[in-house]
Amino acid sequence: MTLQAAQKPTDSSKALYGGKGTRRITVHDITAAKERGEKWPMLTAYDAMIASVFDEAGIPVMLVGDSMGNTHLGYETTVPVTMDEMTLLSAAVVRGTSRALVVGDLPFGSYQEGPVQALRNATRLVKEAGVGAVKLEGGERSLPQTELIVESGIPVMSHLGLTPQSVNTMGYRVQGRGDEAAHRLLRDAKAAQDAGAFAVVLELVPAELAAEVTRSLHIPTIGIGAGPDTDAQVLVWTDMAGLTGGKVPRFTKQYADLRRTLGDAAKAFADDVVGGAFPQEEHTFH
Ligand SMILES: Nc1nc(=O)c2c([nH]1)NC[C@@H]1CN(c3ccc(C(=O)N[C@@H](CCC(=O)O)C(=O)O)cc3)CN21
Ligand SMILES: CC(C)C(=O)C(=O)O
Ligand SMILES: [Mg+2]
Repeated sequence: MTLQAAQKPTDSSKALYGGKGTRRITVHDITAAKERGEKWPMLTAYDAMIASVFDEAGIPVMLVGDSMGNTHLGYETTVPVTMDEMTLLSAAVVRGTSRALVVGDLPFGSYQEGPVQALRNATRLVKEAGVGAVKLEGGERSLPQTELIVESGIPVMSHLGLTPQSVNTMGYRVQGRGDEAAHRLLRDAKAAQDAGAFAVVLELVPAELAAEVTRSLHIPTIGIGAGPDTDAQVLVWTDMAGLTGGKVPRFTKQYADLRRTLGDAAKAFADDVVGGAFPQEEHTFH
């Protein structure tokens, strides 16, 4: 941060979270937040109803993650997710929001062939779903893709560290441990920034390394299992709300117990039906 920026009084009305703005947030607003030293939250969303809840709560950036593959579509991993699935759910999230910047994940197989394929699929998410930006996994290996998409006018969010689309080669392990791996990650982050990415997700990396990457970049870092010193934090919404079935990653904090709440509601309804307590007169037409 420049001395001048540091001395400027903070204008809290501009804040990404808790600010007064009602127009849709842009990638320029995201960049400005880093200059103000402001931390911000991001959540995944996969449909219009939930997206509208988070939009009303003031969540400034929503990611239509390919994590929909395991959270909503019943796949074991994100690997099978298709462009058709991403486009359908991204369009729903855009329709459910009026303020949040909506970022669409490019799914596995939609950009690995090269920059032309990547641009075609990024363009599809912009034109058919209306997303404001796309995200793709990989640093140096995805540079030609990032450059062409950004040059064509679509903002790109990069995703480094644990990249779940590579689960079949890397597994779900902490990334960037040890000097060589740490240097490689720092190099990837700088390469993504140089290629024009507006932000970088750091997934499952040591906090010390995430802090160093955050200090080294002028674009914001968004951590998930990357410690407290990234510019932003992201969680899969069903994890943080206690709705995901089975095991959730240790980096998740659970802010609600929706799985229990919804299960209890379903049982209460079922008991009323079986016992004849529902419907009553007020639910009935004559
Ligand atoms: N529901 C959900 N939440 C997520 O955070 C998430 C998804 N799905 N799908 C896509 C990826 C996959 N992610 C994962 C998956 C597994 C671990 C995991 O098992 N982590 C171990 C730590 C491993 C280690 O210590 O090296 C853990 O115990 O949390 C982490 C992130 C994150 N993403
Ligand atoms: C975990 C986040 C960063 C993601 O890529 C997803 O939800 O798909
Ligand atoms: Mg993803």
